[in-house]
Amino acid sequence: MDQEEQQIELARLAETLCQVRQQIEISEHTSNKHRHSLQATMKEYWKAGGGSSTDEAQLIETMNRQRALSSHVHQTVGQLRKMQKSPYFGRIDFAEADLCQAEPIYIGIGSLADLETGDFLIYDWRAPVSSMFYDYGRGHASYHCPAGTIAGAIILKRQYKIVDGQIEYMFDSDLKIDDEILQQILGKSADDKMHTIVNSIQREQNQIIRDQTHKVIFVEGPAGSGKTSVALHRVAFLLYQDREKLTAQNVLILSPNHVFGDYISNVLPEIGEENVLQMTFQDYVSRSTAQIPLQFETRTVYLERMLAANPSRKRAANIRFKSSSRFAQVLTRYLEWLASDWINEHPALMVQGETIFRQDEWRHYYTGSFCMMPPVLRLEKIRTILQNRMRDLVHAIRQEKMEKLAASGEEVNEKVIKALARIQARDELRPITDQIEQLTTLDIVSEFKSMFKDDRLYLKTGIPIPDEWQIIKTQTLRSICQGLLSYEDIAPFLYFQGVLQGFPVKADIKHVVIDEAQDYTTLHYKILAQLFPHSSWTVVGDPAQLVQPFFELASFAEAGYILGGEQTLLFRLTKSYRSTREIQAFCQSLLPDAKQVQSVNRPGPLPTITQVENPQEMALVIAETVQSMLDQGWRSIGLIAKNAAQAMAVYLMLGDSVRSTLVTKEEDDFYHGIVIIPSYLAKGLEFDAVLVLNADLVNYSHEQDRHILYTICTRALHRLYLYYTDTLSPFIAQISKDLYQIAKV
Ligand SMILES: Nc1ncnc2c1ncn2[C@@H]1O[C@H](COP(=O)(O)OP(=O)(O)OP(=O)(O)O)[C@@H](O)[C@H]1O
Repeated sequence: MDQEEQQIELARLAETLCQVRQQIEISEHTSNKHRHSLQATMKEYWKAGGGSSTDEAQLIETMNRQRALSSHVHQTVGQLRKMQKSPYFGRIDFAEADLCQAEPIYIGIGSLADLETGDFLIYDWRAPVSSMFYDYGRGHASYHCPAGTIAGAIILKRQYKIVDGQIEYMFDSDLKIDDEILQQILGKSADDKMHTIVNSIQREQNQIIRDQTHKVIFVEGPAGSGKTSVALHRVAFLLYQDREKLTAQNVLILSPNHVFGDYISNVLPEIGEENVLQMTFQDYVSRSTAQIPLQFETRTVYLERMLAANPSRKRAANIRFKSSSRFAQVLTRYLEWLASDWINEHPALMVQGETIFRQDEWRHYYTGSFCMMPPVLRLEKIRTILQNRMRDLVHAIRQEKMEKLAASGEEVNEKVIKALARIQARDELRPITDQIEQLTTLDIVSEFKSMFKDDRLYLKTGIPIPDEWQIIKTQTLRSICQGLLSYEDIAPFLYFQGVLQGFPVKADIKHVVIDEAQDYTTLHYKILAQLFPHSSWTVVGDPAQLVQPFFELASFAEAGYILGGEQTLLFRLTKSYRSTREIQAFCQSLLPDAKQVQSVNRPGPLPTITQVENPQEMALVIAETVQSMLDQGWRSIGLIAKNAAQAMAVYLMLGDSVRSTLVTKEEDDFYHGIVIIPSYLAKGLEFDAVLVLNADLVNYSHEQDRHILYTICTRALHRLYLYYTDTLSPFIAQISKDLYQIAKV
């Protein structure tokens, strides 16, 4: 770029910043005005206390409007302040096919129009025209907008790094945002929170972010391929596209735990959007089971049990079965039976030799008139009908009792006679009232339990009994009889409860993001589809990162179908961005059937494996490595153990030699610096350096451990160290020795 061109760019930046400053002033002035009006209305509201309810309602309505306006302007000011530091990061000069003049299009985190002319000085990265920045180099290009497809040519493509209003660098590039830039972005030390990738979104990622034609987008990609980043940027895109209909309150992120939720909480605010709602599946479990007289095993307790050495094989069989789509199928069939033919077992109801409810009436109401309601509500309706039919009968019996009591002459007080007649009639009718109560009550816990008694689940569905059924039913019944519902039974129970009682539908949620999709089973997806029936979905995951032992994950194609039927797009990302070339090659080799993954080709040292004599020596070596990492300028260091018990042991062993934070609870925040953390809480996160604790035969030898080891190692951006005593994990021992180096103690 020549001197003259550089001067033009500097002048353009100065002009843009001047506009930004002016607009900040105007917006602040407006913001003050809104604040004062709001304060005035509030004063009026308090003064008018006791006035008519119409006035009060009017004032509340005014305050709400003023509050909304004020918060909108506040958000605008926040966005402009960000733009004051870095107004744009890209430019394309685009000439439409039938126009000879190319128009420069500057691209930033938000749009900015000239106050006088109304011309766009900056285009929001989500604007249709901006998509060309991510999709094309110089040459032919096109973009879609409401008017159709606009084609033409990109004459110039320029990228900038502007920090605190100063250009740090700018250069022209022929290609898409290429590896050199990525290497620079990714070579830096990780921050305490995840960041936006808005200035280097890749073409394959851009396609996912901007898709508007599918109800469900399912993204599968290797570790570090940007799945979480893409999902969050897609949310920002959808919020921009559909501002009228979609707000942050209509979008929900289902994250694996609060540690992860905290880690990603910066991305949307960084690009000027409000944070959307966040929930974990555990939150839903807690809310739905408050009234259920059972204790629900938490995910952490399950993980700690099954990640320990020698987990119970019987329990493993139970987990495999309950998480399978085979079980989802038989459970669904059983629920269909409960909602239909189950009622055929209900008898006719007789009182004093007279039929008050014929047997066919059960079916008539249950599967006919009330069939649109969940079974529990249908039975409540039938109970009301029965109570109405009983009313005349109860009245007649009371009358008869009163007459008898009066005739006997034992009692003369009319009030007492009435009360006695009521009691006698109630006692006489108790068998039938009890029967009605029992026949019109569906107790969720005992119905759930009874599926596992006497092979009922299979007898009623006609599906062949599986091999391990004896173990499975004994495991289930024993646990429920002890008042505990095992973790693997929670999703089946919630689905069972939801179908029978009705799901607490969240109609205002219009888009749901599911991260770590490999954690969910078929039944989880069936529950989610019921909870959010008006939602579109972005679901991202990596089957290779399955860290829940013995769980059978739902196939993404099946899950997509449950959520969106035919309107589902399954997308595969193929490039990984997080780790250095060497770490990525090492991690890929841990998976025998790994798909080919491209990398950014960022070089770094080979992963280092160290054998130590005992845990004490491991603590000493770790302390030295951590210090050396800090000396080299790496700021985030993850010491990752298989489970929380091991993380705690290392934490205690390290004592004061390393100033670290132990993170072992799902509700914890994400801490920056040196973190000791179990595998299942580390997934989704990333660290400059990862130290894998106890990478030995005891911890990592079963097939399921392979995925845990892979997940842990893929958390590393720049440095990877593995420690073991006795025998190295066979998953590492089997890979090429060229992929790592061995350190001597
Ligand atoms: N286009 C991009 N430009 C720059 N950095 C990127 C890009 N895409 C992804 N990254 C970076 O790569 C890292 C991994 O991204 P992210 O966590 O979104 O991947 P993921 O696929 O969800 O990973 P995992 O499945 O391993 O948790 C992050 O540091 C992210 O900022």
